[in-house]
Amino acid sequence: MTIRYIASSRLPTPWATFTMHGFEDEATGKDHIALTLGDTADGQPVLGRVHSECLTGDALFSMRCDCGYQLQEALKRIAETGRGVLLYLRQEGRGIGLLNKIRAYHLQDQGADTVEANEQLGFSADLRRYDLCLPMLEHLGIDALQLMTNNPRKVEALTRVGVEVTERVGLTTGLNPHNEHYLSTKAGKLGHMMALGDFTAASDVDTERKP
Ligand SMILES: Nc1nc2c(ncn2[C@@H]2O[C@H](COP(=O)(O)OP(=O)(O)OP(=O)(O)O)[C@@H](O)[C@H]2O)c(=O)[nH]1
Ligand SMILES: [Zn+2]
Repeated sequence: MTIRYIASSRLPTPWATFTMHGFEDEATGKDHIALTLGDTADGQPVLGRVHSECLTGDALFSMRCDCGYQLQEALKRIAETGRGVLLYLRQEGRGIGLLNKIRAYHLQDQGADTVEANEQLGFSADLRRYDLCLPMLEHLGIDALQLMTNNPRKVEALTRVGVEVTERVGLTTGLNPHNEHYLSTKAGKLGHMMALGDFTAASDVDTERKP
């Protein structure tokens, strides 16, 4: 696997002006992004989020999952801290791709849960890879992460590929009637460390855009 750094630019957002770094995975031709804020190469652990693409949640305001809410909350917390990194990895649908995720959603509309739907389509529950994170972080001079996630398997997978995670920071936000069952399944079947009682409601998420 070869990850090639391509270019960087400013990325103003409602919460802060980040620096956006573009990378290409030469094996798959996929492009991946890192957003950084502040001095992330000073040797101290960096508040970070490793976010997997969810077009429906991140860009289309879907309430079926918690991805969009988590993305927004992570950027907000990095902005409040004044320093941090977000890796945006193009592995849609836990690695099965957008069109298969739509197939999985169709099965969920008929009663399957998120894990059963993947299995009915012939996929395992989670096909994501995290090996590209290490070269991306190395390029940015980041040695260790305080990782915002509820998924202990993500912490294990990152550790396995050589990324040091000094702390796991919970990211429980965006609970709403459409994702309650999905979030319960993630806690029950996928081992996510969260209880619905920990969540802030989607209606509490600040979507106000600041200039
Ligand atoms: N196959 C499939 N993928 C989904 C579904 N809902 C969300 N996703 C994808 O799941 C990925 C996000 O993974 P999650 O399981 O929500 O969370 P996580 O990244 O493991 O853990 P956190 O760090 O706590 O968010 C994104 O790539 C989404 O596109 C679904 O029902 N089926
Ligand atoms: Zn999602």
